[in-house]
Amino acid sequence: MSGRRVVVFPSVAELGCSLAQLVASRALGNSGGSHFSLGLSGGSLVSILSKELPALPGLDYSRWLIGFCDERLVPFTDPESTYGLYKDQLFEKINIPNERILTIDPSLPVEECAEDYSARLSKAFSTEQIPVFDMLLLGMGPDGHTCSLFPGHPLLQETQKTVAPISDSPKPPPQRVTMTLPTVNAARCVHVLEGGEGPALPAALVSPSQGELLWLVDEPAAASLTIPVERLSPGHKL
Ligand SMILES: O=C1O[C@H](COP(=O)(O)O)[C@@H](O)[C@H](O)[C@H]1O
Repeated sequence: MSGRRVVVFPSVAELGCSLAQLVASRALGNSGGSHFSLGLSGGSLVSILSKELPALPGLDYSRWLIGFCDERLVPFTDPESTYGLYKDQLFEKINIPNERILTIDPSLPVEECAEDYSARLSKAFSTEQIPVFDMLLLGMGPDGHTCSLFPGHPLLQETQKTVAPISDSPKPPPQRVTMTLPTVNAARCVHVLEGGEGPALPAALVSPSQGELLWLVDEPAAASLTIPVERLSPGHKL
């Protein structure tokens, strides 16, 4: 890992604003590349990002390639569908072509769905290897899960697959597909929202081999941290 920062924000609103600016600056900074690949998580991130990102000017979304760090195996119209939520709250507000959004096929059984999604990533990234995302935005649940990687679950040992199925998720819905730790840790830049850390927590296993790791936490989440943290002075960007 080339570096980890833990940045504490007074509130989720301020965290969201800085996060959106950071995503935008990475996308703009990547303008020489063929695309800017961004992996999105569900949960609280959906509303945080959807509120702030559309307000930022000057972004050419036609170059963006959106994937999902995990997805629940439900129809896109189901309120649990991460894609469905982003479609309603974000994608309809920004000018991003549908073909630049890599979704699962929720009509497939969960094992096939994971294989199919993995194949979609391989095709989009033109590689049979683990795809390297420019940026992944992860959440962390109260139990320390990130993506759909849960504490003590055998999927934490996965070393080969890009994407894996899970059919016994402790958090409903039970059937999901998720990026594996090798995929998460191959990314150029990973941002984890909220947190604490401990060896048993999947979120603590996020440790990009080459990329940058940034934890964005609000004050209540920071209260239990014993590691050095940063607090940005007003007006300063990440
Ligand atoms: O179930 C999920 O939970 C995690 C964490 O969500 P949060 O609301 O606690 O931020 C999320 O990152 C993941 O994508 C989602 O499927």
